[in-house]
Amino acid sequence: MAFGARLAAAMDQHGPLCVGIDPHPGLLAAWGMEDTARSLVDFGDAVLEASAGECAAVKPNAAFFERHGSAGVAALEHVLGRARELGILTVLDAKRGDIGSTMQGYAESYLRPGAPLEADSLTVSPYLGFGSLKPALDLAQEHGKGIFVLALTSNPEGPEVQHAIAPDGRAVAAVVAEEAAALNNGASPMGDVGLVVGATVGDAVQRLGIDLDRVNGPLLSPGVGAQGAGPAELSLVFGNARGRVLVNQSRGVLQAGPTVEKLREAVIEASSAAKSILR
Ligand SMILES: O=C(O)c1cc(=O)[nH]c(=O)n1[C@@H]1O[C@H](COP(=O)(O)O)[C@@H](O)[C@H]1O
Repeated sequence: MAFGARLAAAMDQHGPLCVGIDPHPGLLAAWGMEDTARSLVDFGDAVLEASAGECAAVKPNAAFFERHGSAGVAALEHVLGRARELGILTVLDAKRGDIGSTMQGYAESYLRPGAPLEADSLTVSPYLGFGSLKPALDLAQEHGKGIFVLALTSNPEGPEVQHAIAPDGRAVAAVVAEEAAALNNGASPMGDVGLVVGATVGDAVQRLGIDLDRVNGPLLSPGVGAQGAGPAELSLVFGNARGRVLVNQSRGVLQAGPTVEKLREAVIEASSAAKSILR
């Protein structure tokens, strides 16, 4: 089944929350864990157990695993595999982007069924040109996987690139959104090409003339919780596209650990808050 359909079904069943699996060194310390690759496995297992059945997806961030070299990458492999066993969709947050032929390598690494680091979807960066993403977009479509393209990121530095005006007068983020819309055109219930739009971007969507509803794909929104955004910000950013928003929370939930019980309470709270805003 196509990724857009699988994600829509998961969102219908479990709500719009995506739980980030971001084992920051500070969180490991707060959880009473050593900063080792072994801890990443335990951390990931705890988050998955706490999240099962209460979120549409989980988003492991590769950065916090790669810190530990090959053992950390093995821990990431474990987390992705365990999520698959539990039937939880994965967004691998690796923000990859390169020239097309190298992009093919990244696509094979994360989207090819049977690859050690296989995920259901991948975050990618379009700043080598949207067309450079084609190998990943093609492989994703072939195998029912999804792609989340950075459009308006949650960090304060994003606008210097994303709000810049392209030669044809459109903002860079608007170009990215329109490319995604073209690929998702006609898909039902939604397409496989998502955008990343931070909940912290204020009125940028309107100001840049972006029609998120027309994108017809999932909208991954980080920025809620630790980065300061809440219900009012989500409503402002997404308006009538809110039904396709997958709202990510990492630290906001993870700080409730280390017990699975407390984590689960935090997941349920974040999930019901997200449901009440986005439904
Ligand atoms: O692609 C992402 O997930 C992402 C894009 C973005 O614009 N901003 C952003 O914070 N993220 C990621 O979302 C997560 C946010 O974490 P918290 O701020 O702890 O909820 C981190 O894994 C970030 O790398």
